[in-house]
Amino acid sequence: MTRPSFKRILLKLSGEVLMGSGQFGIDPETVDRVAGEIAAAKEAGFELCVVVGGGNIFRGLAGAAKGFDRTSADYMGMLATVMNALAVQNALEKMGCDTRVQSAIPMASVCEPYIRRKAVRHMEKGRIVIFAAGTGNPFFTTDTTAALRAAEMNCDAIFKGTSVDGVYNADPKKVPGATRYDEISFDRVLNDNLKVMDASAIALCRDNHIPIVVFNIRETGNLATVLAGQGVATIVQNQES
Ligand SMILES: Nc1ncnc2c1ncn2[C@@H]1O[C@H](COP(=O)(O)OP(=O)(O)OP(=O)(O)O)[C@@H](O)[C@H]1O
Ligand SMILES: O=c1ccn([C@@H]2O[C@H](COP(=O)(O)O)[C@@H](O)[C@H]2O)c(=O)[nH]1
Repeated sequence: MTRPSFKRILLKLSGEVLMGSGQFGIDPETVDRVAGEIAAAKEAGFELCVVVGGGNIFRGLAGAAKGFDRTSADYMGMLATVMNALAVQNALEKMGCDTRVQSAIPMASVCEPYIRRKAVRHMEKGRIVIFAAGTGNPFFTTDTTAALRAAEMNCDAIFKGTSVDGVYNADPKKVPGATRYDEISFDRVLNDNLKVMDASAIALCRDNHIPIVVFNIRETGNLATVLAGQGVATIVQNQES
């Protein structure tokens, strides 16, 4: 199946992917490889902004399950995304890309605060804007952040680069016979309670007509392939054809 091609893209970069083959933290080689693919996409003419997850370092729900207060755990998760954002920025700048990190939790000595109009201006000037600290609010995720920022930045689509190659009828890491969709509607993802992204992110994208392409970013070269509308991925959109 060929998918449409899009021009202004929000890339949701899984935190978990940044740990490479490790079990925790940031693997510099993986960050460099992913940054190289982002730089190449920029060079190819795509307008890009990035939301980085934090699952390689800390997830609020996991922290709460171990006894942390949920809101504190979520703030810890958001701070984890700032570390990832700085790592990606560093790798991109080594490659000569002009970037800005904007954090939803202001930390003036580290990066810019999130200011939508400034972010738009950065993109107009050809900079890659990396959004850190999620929405700045506990009880959300970076998937919802991606949906929110994509709407705010007028993006044509979200590309969710993760560790699975699309949306399945059940979690493929838990159900070996699960089958992958080439395309699926937002409503079906919600009705079937498919967990590849959280429901608030799906609903926000549905209501703002922002398609989501879910693809495996662990596979080298895959970002260019899926941006070209090719390769293995699932597109989530309003209508199933
Ligand atoms: N129906 C489904 N189809 C595909 N993946 C699913 C499904 N249900 C659950 N998943 C799981 O969703 C995960 C991807 O989303 P998740 O939010 O956990 O991570 P992420 O956003 O990629 O990264 P992180 O939270 O580390 O930043 C996959 O690893 C997969 O196991
Ligand atoms: O708006 C947000 C975004 C994220 N969080 C917390 O950060 C972690 C890491 O994000 P992932 O999306 O899981 O990669 C998340 O588990 C939340 O605890 C948040 O509170 N608000």
